[in-house]
Amino acid sequence: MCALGSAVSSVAFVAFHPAMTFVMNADDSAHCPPPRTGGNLEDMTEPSRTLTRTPSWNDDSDPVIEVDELRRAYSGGFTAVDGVSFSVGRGELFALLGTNGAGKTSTVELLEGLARPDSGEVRVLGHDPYRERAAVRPRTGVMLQEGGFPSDLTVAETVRMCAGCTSGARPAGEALEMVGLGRRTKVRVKQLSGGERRRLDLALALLGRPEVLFLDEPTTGLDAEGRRDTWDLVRRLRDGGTTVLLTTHYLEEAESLADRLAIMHRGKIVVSGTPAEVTTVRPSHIRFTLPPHVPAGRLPLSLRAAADGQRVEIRTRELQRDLGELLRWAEESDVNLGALDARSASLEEAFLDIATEHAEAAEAA
Ligand SMILES: Nc1ncnc2c1ncn2[C@@H]1O[C@H](COP(=O)(O)OP(=O)(O)OP(=O)(O)O)[C@@H](O)[C@H]1O
Repeated sequence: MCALGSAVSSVAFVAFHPAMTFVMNADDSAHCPPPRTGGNLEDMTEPSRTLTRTPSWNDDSDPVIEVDELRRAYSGGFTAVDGVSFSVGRGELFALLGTNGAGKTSTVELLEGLARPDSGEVRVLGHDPYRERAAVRPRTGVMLQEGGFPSDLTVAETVRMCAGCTSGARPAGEALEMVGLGRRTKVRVKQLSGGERRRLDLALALLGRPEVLFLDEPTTGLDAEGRRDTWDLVRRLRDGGTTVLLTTHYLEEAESLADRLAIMHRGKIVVSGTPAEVTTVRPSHIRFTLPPHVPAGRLPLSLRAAADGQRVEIRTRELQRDLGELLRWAEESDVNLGALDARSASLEEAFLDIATEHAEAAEAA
């Protein structure tokens, strides 16, 4: 049994931090070193043990995550995941998006092996993550939406405890440096800010040098700088070959990081593709302000309806054509367009459109 010091047993820690159910399990006990207590960060930065992994289960072109017609219903009969299918390739970053309650966490928990689907199939690294946990768990890192740590331990003690229960763990100091907590090792967990706790959660997920990383809203509570730092780290991990499944409510985050994404609504995937594929089918925007002496009635006929007083906002699927027409008119009419802005739909706009469309369709049904 793995434990830190005299007070904290692994059972207690599992209760505090559900992610640790992945590494602290009866069949992991053989890998757990004796408990270590006290000490400082230097104590923890011993050379990493060589990671011995079983050879890859397949070649690099096979999906690392495969989900087929997944269904999950909660007691009472509510179906939270309703026929979800997707796959994620090696070294790919896949983002699962959706409104509150869409079913993202319910889906990710099935991939993490925390629950068994009612029907459908999940494969992670070629294995069923629920029934073959021992094969999958050591190769995955999990950052749950809400972690939870024994609050009286320091950051260093918390990481050391997890490292002691993780095969081939990276040095704790390295994991903490990666997430920007290198200077916070002696601080008690209860004294960390919300954003720092998220970073600690991420450090724990990275300890086992995972091939597959599940990140459930990893930057919630982080300030802008912390979010950018986390994005850079996730990009580096992905570029190094780690497969990442991310859920987030920050659409800029998904747009910036995701190779592909899926948007869920009421348990189903309603749109999927690369960020560009999802946004290019949505209308683009042209916005500008007319000078006070130029009435909207002077605009080209096809653009007039978009005017609201001097402020004009055009939604168009023909950005180049309409922008060209507008600029030609402005040139010929000697009109200076104020605050001119022309751009394709952002992922946020696409997401809001899709959410509204599906909510309206559900109400009409
Ligand atoms: N244990 C449970 N028992 C019953 N219903 C549940 C349970 N857990 C989640 N649900 C319901 O399942 C639906 C999907 O929840 P889930 O947490 O998967 O959504 P989500 O997309 O992750 O939402 P959020 O973005 O708010 O985290 C919600 O309606 C939720 O209330």
